[in-house]
Formats: sequence, C-alpha cells, structure tokens
Amino acid sequence: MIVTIDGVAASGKSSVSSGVARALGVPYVSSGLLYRAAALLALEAGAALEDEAAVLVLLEGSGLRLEPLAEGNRVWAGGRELTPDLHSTRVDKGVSAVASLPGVRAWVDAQLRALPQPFVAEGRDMGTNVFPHAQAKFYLTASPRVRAERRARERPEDIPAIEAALTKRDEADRRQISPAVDALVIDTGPLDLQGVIEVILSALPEHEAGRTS
Ligand SMILES: Nc1ncnc2c1ncn2[C@@H]1O[C@H](COP(=O)(O)OP(=O)(O)O)[C@@H](O)[C@H]1O
Ligand SMILES: Nc1ccn([C@H]2C[C@H](O)[C@@H](COP(=O)(O)OP(=O)(O)O)O2)c(=O)n1
Repeated sequence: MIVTIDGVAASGKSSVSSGVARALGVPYVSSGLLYRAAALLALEAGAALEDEAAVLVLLEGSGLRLEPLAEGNRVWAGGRELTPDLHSTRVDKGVSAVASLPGVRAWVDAQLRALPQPFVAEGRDMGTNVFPHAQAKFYLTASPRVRAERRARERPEDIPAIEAALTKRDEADRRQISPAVDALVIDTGPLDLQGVIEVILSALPEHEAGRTS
C-alpha cells in the first residue's frame, strides 16, 4: 500500500504525512529531504549546483540514506546525520537547482522505489512520476501568505521575505509540481493540521484506512 501526498512548499506535506502515517501504523517517506541532502553535499563540497556529474559523484560516494520513520525522517551520509542541517535558508535557496537535474531525480527515484512498502510518500511528483500506481493520492495547497506565516515559526526571516522566497521556489519547482489527475486536491488554508489529516483519512479506501500495519 502506498499513499502519496504532494504539494507546494510549506503546504504541510511532512506534518500531514507524519500524522496520516502514524494513524495507519506505517512509516512516511520524505522525498524532499533527499533533494535537500544533495544540495547540502554540493554546497559543502563547493560544487556548482548545476553540475550534474559532480553532484552525482557526491551522492554515490557519500553513502546517503533516508531513514523513513513515522515520527520524522532522518538522513545519513555514512555515519554522519545530515537531518538538522537540511532546513537552513541556504539549502532552501539551492535545492531547486539540484532537484532540476535529471540524473539527480533518477537517483532519488531509485532510492524511493527500493524502500519496503507500505508507506506514505510525500513530495512533488510522488503521485505523478514515482508511484503512479499508488492506491490513494492527495495534493496540498495554501496561499503563499498562509504558508509564509506557518514557516515563519521555523525560520529566522520575517513573513514577507519568506513569502517571496516560497513564491520563487514554487516557480523554480514548477516543472515538478502538478497534481496527479487522480489526486484529491486539498486547500489547507482554512484547516488546522488535524483537520487536514482527518480529510485524508476519511478519503482513504475503507481497507486502507482500517489497517494498522
Ligand atoms: N493545516 C495546517 N494548519 C496550520 N499549520 C500547519 C498546517 N499544515 C502545516 N502546518 C505547519 O506549517 C509548517 C510547515 O509544514 P510542513 O509539514 O513542514 O510543510 P512541507 O512539508 O510541505 O514543507 C509546520 O510548522 C507545520 O506544523
Ligand atoms: N519529490 C520532490 C520533492 C522535493 N523536490 C524539491 C523541490 C523543493 O524545492 C525541494 C525541497 O522539498 P521539500 O519537500 O523538503 O520542501 P518544502 O518542505 O516543501 O519546503 O526539493 C522535488 O523536486 N521533488
């Protein structure tokens, strides 16, 4: 069983996926963390973010690994945990360039497809490209202002600066961002976190919603 939850930046994908995964008793898989890790490795190595060959060498050589847990995903490069460094402003700024490299996308897709099922997968293209045969698909949206207000609780910048950066990243990610034709689109603006989780759980096919493992 795979449930996909895609959406724009800071729409609530990881918090909602974690809640849905815990309710189902399965892990969730944050694809964005692998793109963030690729950007971090490139930034730390001083590689150009557009240099596909250099980024792929870093990915292959670093022992990069996603640990998908229901309570929160962790990313490792060999024995070093990268997770606390993946949500910095500099990674926010660099990640779209790395994520637009076809070879990097193929590398991430292969990591995701090798993970043991069942799980909830979240990102941009989980329902369209990576898991087109998923049993249930969702797509989260919210206005840039609402998303910036939420993210301002986690970032040092003020709301207008965060809103501008989110809008810029939406534009840079546009090629990866579009709901699957069979996804349920949810505007999370008027809902709290639990409200979004409940909409998703109530929309799942009966046998998926009832499963605990
Ligand atoms: N429906 C919601 N209502 C209020 N806050 C939310 C909602 N969804 C997410 N949040 C908060 O918004 C922030 C961004 O959510 P996150 O799950 O990190 O989004 P994404 O994975 O899409 O970037 C988090 O602080 C989260 O708790
Ligand atoms: N499946 C995915 C997931 C993320 N990405 C890219 C696009 C995003 O700008 C970055 C970071 O994704 P992430 O989901 O962590 O970002 P937000 O939490 O939405 O801010 O990676 C992608 O291209 N495809």
